[in-house]
Amino acid sequence: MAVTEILAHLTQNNISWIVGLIAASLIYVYRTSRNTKTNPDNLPYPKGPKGVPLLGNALQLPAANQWHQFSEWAKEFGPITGLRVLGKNIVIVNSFDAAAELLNKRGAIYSSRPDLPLIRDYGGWDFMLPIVPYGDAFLTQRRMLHQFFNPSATRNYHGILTKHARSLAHDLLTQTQKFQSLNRMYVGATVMLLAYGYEVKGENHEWINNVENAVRSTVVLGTLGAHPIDIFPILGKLPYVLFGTRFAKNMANLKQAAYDVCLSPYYIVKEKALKGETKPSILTRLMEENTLPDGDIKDERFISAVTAIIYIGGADTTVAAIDSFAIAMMLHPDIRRQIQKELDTLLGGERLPTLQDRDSLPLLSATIKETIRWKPPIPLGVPHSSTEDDIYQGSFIPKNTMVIFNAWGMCHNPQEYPDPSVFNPSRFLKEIEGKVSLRDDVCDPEEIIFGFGRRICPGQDFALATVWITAATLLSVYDICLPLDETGQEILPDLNYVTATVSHPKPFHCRLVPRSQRMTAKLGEATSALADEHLIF
Ligand code: HEM
Repeated sequence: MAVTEILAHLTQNNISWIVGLIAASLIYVYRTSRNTKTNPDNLPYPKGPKGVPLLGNALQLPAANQWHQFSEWAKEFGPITGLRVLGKNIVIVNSFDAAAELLNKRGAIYSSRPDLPLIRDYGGWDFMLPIVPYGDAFLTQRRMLHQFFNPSATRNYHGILTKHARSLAHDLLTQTQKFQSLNRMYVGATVMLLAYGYEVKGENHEWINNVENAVRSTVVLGTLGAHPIDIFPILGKLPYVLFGTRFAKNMANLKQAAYDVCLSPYYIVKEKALKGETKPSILTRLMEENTLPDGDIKDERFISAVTAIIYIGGADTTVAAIDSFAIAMMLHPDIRRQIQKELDTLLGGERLPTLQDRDSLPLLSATIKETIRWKPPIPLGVPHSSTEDDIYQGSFIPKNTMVIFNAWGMCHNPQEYPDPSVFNPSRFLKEIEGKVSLRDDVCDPEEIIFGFGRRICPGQDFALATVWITAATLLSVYDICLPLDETGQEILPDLNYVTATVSHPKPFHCRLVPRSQRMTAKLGEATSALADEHLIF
């Protein structure tokens, strides 16, 4: 999106800046001519910062952490901000009410995705639901995901989630330095087991590595939508080396990664399933349901896509939320102790928590809400695209506008969340006659950070259950403390997260201090007792 990236693409290989600027002008004219002219009342475009000719607001967009700038503009321009970048219309939605009105209520026209021909058509990633435009492929994949991740289906996975949370806590007894990598491994292991019936036993699993490589192969291409091929799709027919040898290599990697992550595991599991050598999984269930009388499988491409996206969409985000929870606990020992008191009162030091305890532990639930509000894993969500012209509060939003919701901005709105940068779970709690419970008059960040409307995250119940049981289990067993340096001083984590689409803490360590021998002994018993029969598809 940043024009500097577009120009960088254009100017690599010694093409001069002048040529770059001519190309930018052409892009502008092309895009402007594509914008619809169906604004009979000549209503204004949503207010926004004044840009410059041709480039529009491109030079005003920071390269990183754009949500801060968007939130500043929101103070001046209100709930929605209109931008133009090389003639492309972009509307930033800053308030929850505007998002609820446009993306939820008017979901029929705000549920597509911006065109990304580079990755989708030329890179072989047409299967990836978060970039699939509204239409049959979208609806079929959403239906498939809903079948396995609706709230009632998600309860079938509580057993395995609990088991993996306990295994994580158990492994940390001896590998306390590996909090982040073990967290990533167990989140990955859960989704691989559900999606493919595949057991991930170590931190270096080939399939998980393939997904990590795949995600990296999209990231090295720069901001999605910024490449000249995204702007003039016809350019994708040219030899890629014209854009530089590195780019040609990146495109080859991108295609290979798409295969490794989507079709390769599908074919492996299919072959094993035909020989009766697999565990039941979402993939085997979808294959059974779609087997035709002649033995062929209908919608194979969609089935392979859906199973691939469970890891791609679900792992990184959930890992980031759990990491942020651990950081919050290290920084706020007072809050950690209060949650442990709540846990101990319920569990009596006699048993480990389960997901059935959720309603009985309001402070823990409030702390998880506060964690995802404080550090939303996808600060700018995933952009939507409008498929019809629309009017909002007197402003005209043309068809094909990219609509970005500023989840971070909504979660840091001081009207809704006073002192938004302060980590304060009690903002979600009330106490009546000594009984503490969750407030229902404060906007629930769960309604923001998973997106909106027909594109809302299909895995949200599953993600929240994963974060909750991991947090509850870890705090039952450990004090999560700041690590100490050689002189005994506490080492603070860096709170400037690294953000591609997902926002992650930088590498950090925590000091896990077991709370009682009794509870750690329970971990050992529990990990062997809870078996995989809990998985029902
Ligand atoms: C804390 C964890 C998670 C967060 C914060 C998160 C957040 C999001 C957000 C913001 C979107 C875009 C919504 C929109 O466009 O309005 C999204 C989409 C998506 N998420 Fe999640 N997600 C999480 C976990 C998961 C899990 C566990 C799965 C696995 C099933 C998943 C699968 C997806 C898919 C497939 C999409 C694309 C939906 C579409 O384009 O129609 N996510 N997620």
